[in-house]
Amino acid sequence: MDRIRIVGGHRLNGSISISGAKNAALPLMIASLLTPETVVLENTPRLSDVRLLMRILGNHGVDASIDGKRVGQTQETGETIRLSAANIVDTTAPYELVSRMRASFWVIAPLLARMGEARVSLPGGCAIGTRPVDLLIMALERLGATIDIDGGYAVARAKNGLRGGDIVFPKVTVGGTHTALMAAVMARGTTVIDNAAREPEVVDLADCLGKMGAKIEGAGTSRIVVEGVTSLGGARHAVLPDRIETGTYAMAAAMTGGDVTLLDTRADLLSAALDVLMRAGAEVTSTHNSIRIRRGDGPIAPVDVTTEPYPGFPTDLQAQFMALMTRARGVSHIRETIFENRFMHVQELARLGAHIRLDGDLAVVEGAPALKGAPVMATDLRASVSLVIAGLAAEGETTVHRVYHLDRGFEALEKKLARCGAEVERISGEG
Ligand SMILES: CC(=O)N[C@H]1[C@@H](OP(=O)(O)OP(=O)(O)OC[C@H]2O[C@@H](n3ccc(=O)[nH]c3=O)[C@H](O)[C@@H]2O)O[C@H](CO)[C@@H](O)[C@@H]1O
Ligand SMILES: C=C(OP(=O)(O)O)C(=O)O
Repeated sequence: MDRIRIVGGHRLNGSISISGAKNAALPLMIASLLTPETVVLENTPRLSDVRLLMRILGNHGVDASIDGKRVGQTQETGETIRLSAANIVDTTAPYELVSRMRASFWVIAPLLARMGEARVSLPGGCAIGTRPVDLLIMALERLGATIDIDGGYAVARAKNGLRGGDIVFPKVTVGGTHTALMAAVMARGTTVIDNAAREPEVVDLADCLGKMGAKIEGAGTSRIVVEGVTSLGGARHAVLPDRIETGTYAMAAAMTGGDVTLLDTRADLLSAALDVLMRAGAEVTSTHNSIRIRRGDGPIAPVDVTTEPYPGFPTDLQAQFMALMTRARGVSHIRETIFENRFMHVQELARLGAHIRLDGDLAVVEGAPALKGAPVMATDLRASVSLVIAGLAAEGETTVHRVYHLDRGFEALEKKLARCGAEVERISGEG
């Protein structure tokens, strides 16, 4: 198992290219099941989740290949993938695959829409919480599917096809909105999705579905209206920039008192997080496709945040922000409202000398003037990168074990950081 070794204390200076968003690429790839024609996705991040999803889709009969062509004006990251679901050979998504990546549960919607049936393993919980799918199932039932739970699988049928319906989500769910959209685009009649997730990744999916011939209005608002069409065609689409990767490097820059320009990204994708960073003492300026983050020798100010659905402060940046707050001059309060167990990084940050007290969904962080390097264990994707951020500012050496969590969601992390002056390397093999 690889690990990452960091020698802290170097300011980050330079520029970093932001990759395409994992959380947009995955639903976009799954949407390729809706058409027998080819869907071409540019700017897809090179991540283990993307590779795994290619295998999962391959299991259904999707011909998935990588062009090898590099995209973007400035970056050497990202790749173009081609997905062709001309023949769907299997409508079962087995436990072994779905349990390794929960987004793969979403295949249930396009399989139902196109084949009238799907048998998909329930994803179960994960390190950050229970991750239920009851609302996804409710949405499919509203569109006429019958769903039985049998042997740990959701067995879904819509023999006469899906029909439009009204879906009202009692809470904002990104996965639920992706699922509802993919089911509704080929349902007979009109579907109205109320209290829809407004995340940019939902908009990206709707944009790509639109290019495939779907009729969708209101993506990016709380009410999405879909007019079903009989079939969809192929499309070419560039995956939107990763707002979580953007925010992560922005926090790393602020943490080290550095000056970093983030390229191929957009400030409007993460206004809430950038606002919080400014309140913490960072200077943030942006152009239409770049963001510059600077913090000199001034102190990091404590800022209270609560995670919320978009456009609020994202749960996927909570751990990284907590790392930053461990060096703040004062006490900050971080409330996690999306996942009940997304504080796995707290114990590991404590190993670096952080003072954090947990009280239910609230973390009280008492900033310390210095952190000290130590070996730490990655527990999930965003928790892992919070340890990297802390390690960049800690005195001495920090080794982050179980780096495979990071590889799920951060393309070329150590290279991007090293180019900005960080002393960071990946060590392959056991340790
Ligand atoms: C709203 C939100 O911030 N969603 C995040 C969530 O998306 P993801 O799609 O994984 O999760 P959801 O948005 O569906 O979950 C939002 C909330 O709804 C609950 N829920 C969800 C589905 C369901 O059937 N029943 C149910 O009760 C969840 O437990 C959670 O409390 O995790 C992703 C990975 O970290 C993030 O990128 C998303 O930003
Ligand atoms: C937790 C994440 O991913 P997943 O929903 O695939 O677990 C994430 O993107 O932060």
